[in-house]
Amino acid sequence: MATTTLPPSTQSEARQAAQDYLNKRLANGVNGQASGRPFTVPEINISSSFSSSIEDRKAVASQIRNACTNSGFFHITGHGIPEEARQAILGLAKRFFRTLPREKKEALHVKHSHYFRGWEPADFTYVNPGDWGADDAAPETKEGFNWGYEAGLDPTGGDGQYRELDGKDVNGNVWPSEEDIPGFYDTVRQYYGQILKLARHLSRLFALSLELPEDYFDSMMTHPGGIARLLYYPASKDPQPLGPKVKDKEIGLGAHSDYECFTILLCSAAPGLEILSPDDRWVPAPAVEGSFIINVADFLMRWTNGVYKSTVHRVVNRTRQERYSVPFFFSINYDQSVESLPSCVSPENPSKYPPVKAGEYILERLKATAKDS
Ligand SMILES: O=C(O)CCC(=O)C(=O)O
Ligand SMILES: [Fe+2]
Repeated sequence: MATTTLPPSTQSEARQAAQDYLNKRLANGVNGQASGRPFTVPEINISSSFSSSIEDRKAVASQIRNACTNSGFFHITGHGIPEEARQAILGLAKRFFRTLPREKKEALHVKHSHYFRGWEPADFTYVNPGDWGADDAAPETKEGFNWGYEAGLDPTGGDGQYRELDGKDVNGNVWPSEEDIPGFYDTVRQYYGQILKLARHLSRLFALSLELPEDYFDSMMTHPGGIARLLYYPASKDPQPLGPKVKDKEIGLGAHSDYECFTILLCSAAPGLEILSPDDRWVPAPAVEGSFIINVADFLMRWTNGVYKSTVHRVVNRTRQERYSVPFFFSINYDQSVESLPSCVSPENPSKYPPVKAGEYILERLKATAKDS
């Protein structure tokens, strides 16, 4: 008689589950033909979510629920972050990647960091760990610079309780010197502060969307994890069209799903983000001027017991223009453990996932991406 073994409540289980899911999705022969099932990335104007009327806020939350249970991706407009702030951080990315000498970047290399902070040269990590051993794996062309939450970047000043991914009372960030890139920290601080405020606002909408009290997540976001990155994708020398069964020679960022609760993504004008549709087609993310792209990530997918979809995506620069982006991966406090949300569990949908601590889960997923770890 077959015995049922419950999944062990370990981080490796979580990492393996994510890799198995990705492998399964990619094995189906991507770049396939449309099956006719519609796939859309909705545009949600969230301006009325700043209203004092709960009904207005609930109306926006209901659009968010719709997007999160279908594509797992949506654009937001009406978010209140001025265009100058968006351009300032994209301009900073360009300055960092294009003007900082190689030896100064090397000094900030992520290989020196226990928490994957600092400069990541092209090809240092594969977001899809399954790509390492593959003979035909195209190396990633992206270059990155990563940092995480620190109280000095939080407009609330934080609660003094920040813990790193592994629970330690340290701060893992590294920064270029003011001399090398004047204004770097200040530009990061201004952008990060605004995006963190937006993330906390969106979390309240997520709570409503999950039929929870609006302040349900508030106490879990007092010193939240929030890794952000500057990313640079060089212009392609030989751009390939996206087409059925075409093997891409150049991959900016390999197929993956994000790890945290949700991502707030800012992109420069060049396209490149591609989303894997439920019928296994790569669909270019539509461009919506002035918007941020929001996508559900794996930790929230687990926390919602699979009700919200964390969707596989990648970046391929199919243009002769360079591309920059600034993703912000919002997590709850890293020292917080969670189990399936009460509104996502029912006799028909019993809890599928063991309890997990936010920081441990994310650290395990990050470790899986670095060849040397
Ligand atoms: O650069 C982009 O548009 C997407 C980046 C991304 O998916 C990531 O860093 O996880
Ligand atoms: Fe991503």
